[in-house]
Amino acid sequence: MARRFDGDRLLVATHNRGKLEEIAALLAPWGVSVVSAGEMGLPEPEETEETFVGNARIKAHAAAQATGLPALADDSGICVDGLGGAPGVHTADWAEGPGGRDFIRAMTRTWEALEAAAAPYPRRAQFRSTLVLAWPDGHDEVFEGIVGGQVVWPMRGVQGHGYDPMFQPDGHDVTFAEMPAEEKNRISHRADAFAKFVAGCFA
Ligand SMILES: O=c1nc[nH]c2c1ncn2[C@H]1C[C@H](O)[C@@H](COP(=O)(O)OP(=O)(O)OP(=O)(O)O)O1
Ligand SMILES: [Mg+2]
Repeated sequence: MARRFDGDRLLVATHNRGKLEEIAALLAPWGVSVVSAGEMGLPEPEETEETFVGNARIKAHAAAQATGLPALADDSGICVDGLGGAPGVHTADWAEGPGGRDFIRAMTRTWEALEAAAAPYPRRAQFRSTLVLAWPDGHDEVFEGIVGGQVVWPMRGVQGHGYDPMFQPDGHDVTFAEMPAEEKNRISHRADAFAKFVAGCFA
């Protein structure tokens, strides 16, 4: 069943520009353009849940209620096996400090935690993305994506965003930050989640 969004423009409940660019690229082939909560001047709700789906629900429902439009949120993060799954839902928090978010700081913290936790630093990790599509009537749909890989140190590459320079996906010898955006968008956690979203919404 084809399902269309208002004017083929989907409200994406994010304030993260790197994420938004990826989402725009992942939806463009389906004729859907995006407008972000940031662009619409919507506030950034506090992410108080301890799960990806819980925080994605907070963001998606806040935007849907504020606008009366369906809204899609992505809550995501990197889960490092050697850290018991941390930073996980706190992935963005690990970038916070004086002067705001700094992902060099976040990646350094992650590596130092791994060094402190265990030798020889088991490097298995997963990037996860949970999408929630919230409707103004209060119901929602959930789609989850994952990509396995390992954390690498020192960080490598300058493309992408967030923790991309320290994550090397399985089957590749380059990090997300060393890949063209098109390649990351074929294999990433977000690509996996959006494949399910598209199948659920447009198939
Ligand atoms: O593909 C990715 N490549 C690198 N890093 C990534 C990726 N995907 C998520 N991440 C990291 C950075 C982000 O800051 C955090 C998610 O936190 P999360 O709360 O979902 O997003 P956010 O606060 O940056 O934007 P917003 O909540 O407005 O959508 O995980
Ligand atoms: Mg956030």
